[in-house]
Amino acid sequence: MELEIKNLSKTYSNGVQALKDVTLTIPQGMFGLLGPNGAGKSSLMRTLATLQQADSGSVTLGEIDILNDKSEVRKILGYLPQEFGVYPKVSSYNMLNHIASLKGVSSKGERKDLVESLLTKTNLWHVRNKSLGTYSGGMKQRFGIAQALIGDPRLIIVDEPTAGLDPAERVRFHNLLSEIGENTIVILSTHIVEDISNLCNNMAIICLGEVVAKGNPAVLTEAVKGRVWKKAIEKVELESYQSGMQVISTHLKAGQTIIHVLSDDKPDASFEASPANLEDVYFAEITSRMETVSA
Ligand SMILES: Nc1ncnc2c1ncn2[C@@H]1O[C@H](COP(=O)(O)OP(=O)(O)OP(=O)(O)O)[C@@H](O)[C@H]1O
Repeated sequence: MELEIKNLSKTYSNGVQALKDVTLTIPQGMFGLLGPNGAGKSSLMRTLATLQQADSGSVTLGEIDILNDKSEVRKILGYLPQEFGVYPKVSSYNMLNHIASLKGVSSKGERKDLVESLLTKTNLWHVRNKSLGTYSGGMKQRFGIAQALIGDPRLIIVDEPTAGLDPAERVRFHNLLSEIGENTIVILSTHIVEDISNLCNNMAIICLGEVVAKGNPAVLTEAVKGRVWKKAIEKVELESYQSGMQVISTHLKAGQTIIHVLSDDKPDASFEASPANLEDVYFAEITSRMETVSA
């Protein structure tokens, strides 16, 4: 079953057009939604999660009309928002038990089995009786996933889940998401390119409310292969390079400024070929668009 988003648009009352004619087909598995701050990722996520209205367009998941059958959507949806508040004094066991009860798991025995399996799956069993307020960032995110999984959802939305997690927690969280993505649609919204290349078979890049690229990360990367060139420059030279060629990104490496340039041919002998990666695709798509806005 696929999630079909067609011509979705949204303008807030302050005039900001957060979504412009967004059309995407999202199959089962992990789908990455990548974009800079303010791109419209959360606006899209909140719309899919029935938390806000779109102005126009349609979204369907099989028979379900996501924009209009709100109660149906909530039965099949698991949502981990960007800001996930927890009740600090309640234990994860009691909280999951409570949420399961609210979501309609009325049998006590069934609830016990469900809560125990979720705590095991998210690796929180050993801290099940500790209050949520004492959890680390990673534990809180895993608890967020545990609550999102209640009700056996077919669509799971996670909004920037790894911000603030240390590397070990991030890996653990990724493994958990991949496992879930084996038989569900999981939409992962992030501005961390590496998260997408590590996890997702399908993705879209969104910028200023528009989908600017979509497809398989490896295929998208293939399209810039052989066209990325790099060079170490002095920081003061950056502006002149930017005015003369398409500088897609600037990195500081061991005190040096390294630029990546997109060009069909080697810009000059001082540049060397750089192996293309998803970050190059991302910057190639967003840099010129963002410059137009900030100019
Ligand atoms: N409730 C709102 N009212 C007015 N403008 C809003 C509202 N929510 C978001 N925006 C604006 O809409 C645009 C898209 O915001 P959104 O939060 O969807 O982006 P995002 O890609 O999730 O960004 P971030 O990564 O920073 O969370 C931004 O310009 C933002 O300022």
